[in-house]
Formats: sequence, C-alpha cells, structure tokens
Amino acid sequence: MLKIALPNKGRLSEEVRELFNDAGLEVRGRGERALTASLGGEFEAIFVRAQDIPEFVADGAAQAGVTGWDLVNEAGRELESLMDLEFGRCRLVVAAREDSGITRAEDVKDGMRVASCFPRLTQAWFQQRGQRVTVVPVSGAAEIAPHLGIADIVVDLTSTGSTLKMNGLREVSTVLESSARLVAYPGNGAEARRSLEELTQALGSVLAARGRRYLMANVPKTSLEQVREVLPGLNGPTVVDVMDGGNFVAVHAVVSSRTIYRTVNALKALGGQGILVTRIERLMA
Ligand SMILES: Nc1ncnc2c1ncn2[C@@H]1O[C@H](COP(=O)(O)OP(=O)(O)OP(=O)(O)O)[C@@H](O)[C@H]1O
Ligand SMILES: O=P(O)(O)OC[C@H]1O[C@H](OP(=O)(O)OP(=O)(O)O)[C@H](O)[C@@H]1O
Ligand SMILES: [Mg+2]
Repeated sequence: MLKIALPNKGRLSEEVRELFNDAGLEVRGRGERALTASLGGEFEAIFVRAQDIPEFVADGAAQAGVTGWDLVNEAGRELESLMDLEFGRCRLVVAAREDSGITRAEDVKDGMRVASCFPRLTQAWFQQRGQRVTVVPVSGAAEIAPHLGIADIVVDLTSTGSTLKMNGLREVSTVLESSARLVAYPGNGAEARRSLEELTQALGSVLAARGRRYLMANVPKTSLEQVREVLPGLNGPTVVDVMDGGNFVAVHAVVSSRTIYRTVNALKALGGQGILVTRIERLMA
C-alpha cells in the first residue's frame, strides 16, 4: 500500500477530496474523524494537518502528499514536486498598516518586527534583500499583530485580499505564489514511482478536463472549412456521416470552456444544428 498524506481539514481538504474522487480514487469509508481511508487501487489516504504534510512525506512516512506550495517551501525539506494541482491559489505577501507610511518593501527599516506563520520564508526573504528584521513567529491570525503592537508588519497569505483590508493592512510586496501541489518522497523505489506516475496522470487528466467541453453539432458539408477554423479541437474536429443527413455531417471536438459561448454562436452562424455541449470527466492527451 502506498500512503498519500492529504489535508484533514482547512482550505484544501474539500478540493483535494473532489479531485481524487473525479480521478476514480474515492475516499471510502471515512468517518468525520477517521485518520486513514482506502482510496482504492494501491493507495491509502492518511489525513493530517496540511502543515505537517511536507515533513511526513520528506521522512518517507507517506510516499506522497498534497499540500500548499507555501508550506512545502516553509518546511525547507527535500521533496519531489510531481504536479501543480491549480487550486488553493494564494500569495504570501508582506503587508503593513495603512497608516504606517510603508508602501514598498524598501520602506521596511532594519530592526522592524515581522509577525508570520512562515518564519523561515520571512527570514530568508528579508535576508536575501539585505534587510535585518526580527521575525515574530505566530501560529495564526498574524493580521492582528500590528494592531496589538506585537509587530510592525506581517507576512501572511492572501487570495481575495479581504482579510488584509478588514484589518486595515496594505499589501506591500509578494514573497511567494502558491497553489496546491502533489509532492513525493525522494527515496521512493521504482515500483512506488511507477504507481505515483499513474496517479499523477490520472489527476492531470481530471485537471485537463475541467477547462474543456465536448461539443457536437451537425453542420452543412459546404461550411466544413470554416467550421475547422471555429473548432480546432485537439487535432481538428472529428467528422462523422449522419444517416440520411443529406447535406449535413456531424462534427465533434474538444473545446475550451472559456470560449464556448462564442464557439456555439459561430457554429450557428455557419448553419450548425443540434448543437450539444457536455462536460468531460477526464482527458488524456
Ligand atoms: N485565502 C486562501 N486562499 C487560497 N488558498 C489558501 C488561503 N489560505 C490558505 N490557503 C492554502 O491552504 C493551505 C492550508 O491552509 P489552512 O488555512 O487550511 O490550514 P492551516 O491554517 O495551516 O491549518 P489549520 O486549519 O489546521 O490550523 C495554505 O498553506 C495555503 O496553501
Ligand atoms: O485574502 P483572503 O481571501 O481574505 O484570505 C486570506 C486569509 O485566508 C487564510 O486564513 P484562513 O481563512 O485559512 O483561516 P486560518 O487563519 O484559520 O487559517 C490566510 O491566513 C488569511 O488570513
Ligand atoms: Mg489558514
């Protein structure tokens, strides 16, 4: 059995579970507080805090894991990064009180105190810039520190920016961009690597499918050349005969979901009929 460490709660846990489900690795038989669950196949999920996952995987207690890229960097352990999972997007930023007069990283003076749940990354970032700050490690709610006089500035995660705003803080600089990652133990043997390669492909096929739709339409044969321009598909559209279709043929293609509205209108303008758009579960190139 290969152990995959997954976040037990918090920001990433629901989306991780959904991704694995969509890849056919359903988290089975997990009660609210269960610490492990079978994922089907040769995988077993172990549910731990997102923060602990880099350590567990780096130690080989789990052969792979999913956690934030921010936490992987903060841990500073050697890990193989197998795939960016594209959700959990956020940034680790330097922020200061609106009324502090600090608007750029250069305004941070030597000796200032910086509250952060990411003390290692914070220390390293300022050090690299030649700024000598004192890091005040906290385990959460760093945004309150400047108001309590515990620190002058903070280094914290943000995505929508509403927490910073609510706390009267202004973003000054970005330390790191993050999203959820699939990481692996560097000491895995050949067999584990093969299984993890299959896992990576399965998860990748779900991610690839999410931004795409499968489109079918009947179009006049005479407009096929123009249809090709509208429907590039992966390797150009598949063209299928329609029984008793007269002048019409069916075209099938995988298209971007972002442009589907325009694509459908363009097909209609070319005489397309019976247009059907469906979701794709998985897509392997
Ligand atoms: N606002 C956000 N938007 C998007 N992703 C985020 C956001 N905040 C955190 N994340 C991502 O989710 C990861 C886990 O954060 P989360 O808040 O769930 O856990 P935690 O606060 O470290 O743990 P716990 O809830 O157990 O104390 C972060 O390391 C980051 O990668
Ligand atoms: O830019 P925003 O969209 O406002 O998000 C930023 C907030 O999200 C995270 O906290 P979270 O909500 O995970 O709570 P936590 O402090 O309990 O981890 C992060 O620590 C910020 O406080
Ligand atoms: Mg959090």
